[in-house]
Amino acid sequence: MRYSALVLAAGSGQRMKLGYNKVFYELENGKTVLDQALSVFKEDDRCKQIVLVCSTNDIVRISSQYVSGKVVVVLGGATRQESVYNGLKAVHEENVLIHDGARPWVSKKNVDALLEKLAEHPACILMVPAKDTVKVVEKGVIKETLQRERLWLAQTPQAFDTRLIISCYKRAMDLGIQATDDAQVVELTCDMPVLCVKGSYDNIKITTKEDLKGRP
Ligand SMILES: Nc1ccn([C@@H]2O[C@H](COP(=O)(O)OP(=O)(O)OP(=O)(O)O)[C@@H](O)[C@H]2O)c(=O)n1
Ligand SMILES: C[C@](O)(CO)[C@H](O)COP(=O)(O)O
Repeated sequence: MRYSALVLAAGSGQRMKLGYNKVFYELENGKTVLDQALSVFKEDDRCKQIVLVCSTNDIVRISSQYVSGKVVVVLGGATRQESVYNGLKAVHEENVLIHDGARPWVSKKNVDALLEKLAEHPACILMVPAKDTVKVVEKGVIKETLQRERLWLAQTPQAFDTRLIISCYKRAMDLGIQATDDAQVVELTCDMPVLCVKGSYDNIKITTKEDLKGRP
C-alpha cells in the first residue's frame, strides 16, 4: 500500500528546556531526532511523499536540509492540531500516516503493522498497553483508579484514509473541537471506529530530558 507520511516538527519543545526545538537534538548515533524520525519513511518505497511540517522559525533550516523529490515542507500552526490540518492540505496519496517528528524510534515493523490494518480499515493507530496503574486525581486527591486492562497509550504514526481524516479535521476546526491526537479528532467528529495496532514501548515521544537517557 502506497502512502504519504505527514511528519510534525513545528513545535517549540518547551518541556525539553533545551532552548531550541527538540527535533534538532543530536542523538548518540549522530542523527538529530528529526533525521531519525524521518529515516523509516525515507527508506520505504511505499512512502511516495513526506509532508514535513515546520514553524516559521525553522523553515529555512528545514527546507535547505530536507526538501527533495519526496519531501515537501509546509508551515505548521500554533497547535499540533493546526499543524496537522495544514499538512493534510498538501498530502496527495490516498492514505496518510501522521507521525510526531519527536518520535525518532518508529520502526519498519511498526509501519508494516499499521499498513496491514489500514488495508482493512480506514483508521488505525499504534498503541501500547499501560504498564502502570492510572488514577484520576483532583486537587491532589485520588478520585478513581482506572481499570488497567482497558488502558492503552496512543503513539504515532496514526494512519488514515486521507479523505476521511481531512473531513474529520475540517469538521473539528469548524466546530472548535480541540484534540490531542488525530484519533480523537475522528472520535469526536464522526462514527468511524479507530482501531488499535500494538506498537513498541521504545517508540517514545521525546518530551522531557529524561526521555533521552540510555538511547542509541
Ligand atoms: N504547534 C505544533 C506543536 C507540536 N508539533 C509537533 O507535534 C509533535 C508532538 O508535540 P510535542 O511533543 O508537544 O512537541 P512540542 O509542542 O514541541 O513540545 P512542548 O509541548 O514541550 O513545547 C512534535 O513533533 C512537535 O514538533 C507541531 O508540529 N506543531
Ligand atoms: C499524538 C500523541 O503523540 C499521542 O500520544 C500525543 O497526544 C502528542 O501530545 P503532545 O502534547 O502534542 O506532545
